[in-house]
Amino acid sequence: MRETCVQVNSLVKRYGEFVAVDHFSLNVGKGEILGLLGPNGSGKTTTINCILALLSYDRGSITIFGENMTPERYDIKRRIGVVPQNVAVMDSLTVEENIDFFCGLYVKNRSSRRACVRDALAFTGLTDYRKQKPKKLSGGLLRRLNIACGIAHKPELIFFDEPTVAVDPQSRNAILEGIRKMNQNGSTIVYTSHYMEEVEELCTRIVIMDHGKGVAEGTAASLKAGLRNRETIRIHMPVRQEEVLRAIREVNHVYHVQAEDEDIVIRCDGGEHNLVHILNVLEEKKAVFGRVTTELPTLNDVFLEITGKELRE
Ligand SMILES: Nc1ncnc2c1ncn2[C@@H]1O[C@H](COP(=O)(O)OP(=O)(O)OP(=O)(O)O)[C@@H](O)[C@H]1O
Repeated sequence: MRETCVQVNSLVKRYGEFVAVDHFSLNVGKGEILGLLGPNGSGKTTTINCILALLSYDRGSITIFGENMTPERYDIKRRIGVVPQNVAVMDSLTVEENIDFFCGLYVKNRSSRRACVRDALAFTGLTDYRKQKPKKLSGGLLRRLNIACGIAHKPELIFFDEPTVAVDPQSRNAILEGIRKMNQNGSTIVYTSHYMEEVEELCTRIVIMDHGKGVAEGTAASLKAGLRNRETIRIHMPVRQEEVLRAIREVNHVYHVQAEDEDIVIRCDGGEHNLVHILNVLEEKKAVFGRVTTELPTLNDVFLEITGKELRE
């Protein structure tokens, strides 16, 4: 069995009457990229902040590297990197000075720190920008600076809280690739996001949260294997014909047909030639339709089957 890095047992965090985290448990093994996936407001950031002892909590217990985490445990903190959701850098310092400042909280030796800063600049592709002030950076570069500040001290365990929100695709890919490399270099990663594609692409294991609770856990493949949904077919059909929908509902393996804007969405629970059978129905009924797409189950389907609502925004 893997060595445990983070253990959260039945965590409860209330804001007044409101329960933001509701008996949530989590186990992060050494070497994992653990994805914490959930819609906005599901309690991901609150959970991370409780783990990091940035927030007090009402019930439950949390250990990191087998030890109780408290605000004063600098010995644990120096082994952890945090890349917060909101960019937290100092405008008056250059890129390089910012990284040096945050790294200096944990690495006191000057020459070791210089090497750490140099590595973090190279790692995040910011070497050419090292003399610039944050205000001059694009959104994507600023996010990369946020990451460089969080990881320069070469932590064993790194928390990324939605690091790709509002970044351009190029920076997003660079960020995901960087996280993969950090993991290959030995860091354990906890990655929170509401982007299911990202989590699926990056994470070795996924925990899904909703309303402060853990609702599912597993690899992307194991989560999807338990689904009734095997295929989703989407057909652009601005003029809806009830007779056509009725006929589609009769097709073998079709278990759910629903209108979404100008599309109809058809869910199938098996079968190999669902699209062919459905297109035959459309032809038979002389239906007017446009673009047709078919997709295999996604984490959105997992979320939908468990909670009855879409994870997708
Ligand atoms: N300081 C606070 N006071 C009151 N309610 C709060 C506070 N911070 C968070 N909440 C509420 O707790 C719930 C969980 O918030 P949290 O930020 O942990 O969710 P999240 O899953 O990280 O969402 P997001 O993806 O938007 O960051 C939300 O309903 C939020 O409004």
